[in-house]
Amino acid sequence: MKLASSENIRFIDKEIEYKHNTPSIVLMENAGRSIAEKMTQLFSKQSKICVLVGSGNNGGDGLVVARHLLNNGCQKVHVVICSTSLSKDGQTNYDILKTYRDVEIYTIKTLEKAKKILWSSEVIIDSLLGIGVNKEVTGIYAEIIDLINQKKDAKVISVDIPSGLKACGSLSKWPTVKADHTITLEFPKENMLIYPHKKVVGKLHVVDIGIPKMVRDRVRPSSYQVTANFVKKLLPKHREDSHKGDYGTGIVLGGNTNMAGAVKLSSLAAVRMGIGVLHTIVPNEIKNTVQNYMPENITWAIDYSKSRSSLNDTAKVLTKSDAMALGMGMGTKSNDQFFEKLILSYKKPLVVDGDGLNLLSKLPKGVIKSNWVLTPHPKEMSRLTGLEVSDIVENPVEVCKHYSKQFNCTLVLKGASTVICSPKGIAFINTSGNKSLSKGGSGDVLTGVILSLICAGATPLAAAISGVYIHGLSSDLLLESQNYRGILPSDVANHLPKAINSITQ
Ligand SMILES: NC(=O)C1=CN([C@@H]2O[C@H](COP(=O)(O)OP(=O)(O)OC[C@H]3O[C@@H](n4cnc5c(N)ncnc54)[C@H](OP(=O)(O)O)[C@@H]3O)[C@@H](O)[C@H]2O)[C@@H](O)CC1
Ligand SMILES: Nc1ncnc2c1ncn2[C@@H]1O[C@H](COP(=O)(O)OP(=O)(O)O)[C@@H](O)[C@H]1O
Ligand SMILES: [K+]
Repeated sequence: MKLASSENIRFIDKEIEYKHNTPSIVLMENAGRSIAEKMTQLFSKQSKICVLVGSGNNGGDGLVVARHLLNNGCQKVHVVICSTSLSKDGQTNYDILKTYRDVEIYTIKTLEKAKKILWSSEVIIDSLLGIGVNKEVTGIYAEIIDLINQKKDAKVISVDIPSGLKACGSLSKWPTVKADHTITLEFPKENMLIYPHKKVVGKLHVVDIGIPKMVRDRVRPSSYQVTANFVKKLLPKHREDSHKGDYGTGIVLGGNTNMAGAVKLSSLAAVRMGIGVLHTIVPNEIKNTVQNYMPENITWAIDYSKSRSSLNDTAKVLTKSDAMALGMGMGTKSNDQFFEKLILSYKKPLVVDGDGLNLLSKLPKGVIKSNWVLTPHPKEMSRLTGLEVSDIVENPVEVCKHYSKQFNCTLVLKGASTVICSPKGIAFINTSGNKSLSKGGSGDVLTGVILSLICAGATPLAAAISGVYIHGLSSDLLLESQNYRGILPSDVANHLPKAINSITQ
């Protein structure tokens, strides 16, 4: 699903006005009416309602909402104009609304008056600032936003976007409305789906405001939401008359003396996801435990400190493979030469995770190839890029877009909401998954899932997008019957077939 930026919305507005000869006030009317209609499902008509109106078209939408709430039978509507000026269409809607008898309109002069109205309201409709927020929120808007956020016993509904939140880009340090519901127009905006911004959005509703399909189709966003339908199309097709060769041969390479679990989890996930043949390559010390973990994989022993002989011993397997997942639980001691030689010689798609990323961070980034998938969490991303972790978590989409282009590979920036970016910097935002995944080993499962999908024929980007979604979905399905605390990464791996079924059937 397309996610819009402010520029995308401005593009739509221009197309509608100039190519389709539609005055802008028509869209404002559609918007206000659709929002008011949605609101009737969210509170009773008897509620005491306060509509806060700002200077731009978001404020104009609020004035239309107030009128349609009155038309729908709401009786206690108070409108507080929080600015000395209104937009052109906002002014027209003000002139219409003031002819209505059953509404009380105040133009805010002191905060005291606004406070009194706000304090006695059961529903607060926030139409102070929309996607046009372009500077620090200070002064009267900041004070009103603080008041809204202090009032805990009212339902706060934001029109289009919580006031103060930007549609895209880094976390703002200024006051932002914390909404219970956000009713957005036509497309979700990028930041609405991604933590930390997502926290202020509440429940997200998207309403239709009558944008013609031909205009919607012309919108070229730089980010998309990953949906089940999209993933269904990306999944490699399986045939009834298939054989194991059709689903590829993959390698999981990693592990260390005290870290056999990571490769076990990646291997389990790869097999549960349907890989044709799996080879696991690990240090000799953990070969037996990995071999005994499941009968489906073929295990090979290496010694990281002897890179030449280790690579010679596994040369045949490496050559025969279709893709490799590398780095889980590998450690970073005495294996940098092995790692470097391996990645320089391996030409097939590579999924680099965990310590593989830490080893990679010490190398020039020119070694990265366009058929690679990197799967860092913010700390690993910080090592790869030199950015502070806080800069990454406050602006994950832009950071991921920038570095996927710079590294020229598929980048999966993991977190409570994971961003996947193509080598061209197009972002795909995943919203499946839950806090049951906040456990050591969850990322190893994801790596195995992505490996398996590449081996079955998906492109590295398609495998990353669908892998992240299915991994999260598997944990969501488990959450339906269990508490998140006890859901294990291995449970998530074992549940993958159910997750695939829920998408494909
Ligand atoms: N196709 C659609 O989706 C449609 C969308 N529509 C609606 O339009 C909304 C976008 O409208 P918009 O462009 O007028 O922007 P919006 O946010 O209301 O206000 C900008 C104003 O606020 C000001 N301002 C900015 N930052 C500020 C700050 N920190 N503190 C104080 N002031 C600040 C800025 O002032 P200036 O830059 O002049 O200083 C300007 O005057 C959109 O969210 C949706 O609700 C529909 O009506 C129709 C179809
Ligand atoms: N609260 C959460 N909601 C959704 N997904 C989460 C959450 N916490 C963690 N995850 C997911 O779990 C995985 C954790 O990966 P990672 O930190 O690399 O774990 P490990 O290295 O221990 O295997 C990532 O895919 C991440 O997106
Ligand atoms: K708003």
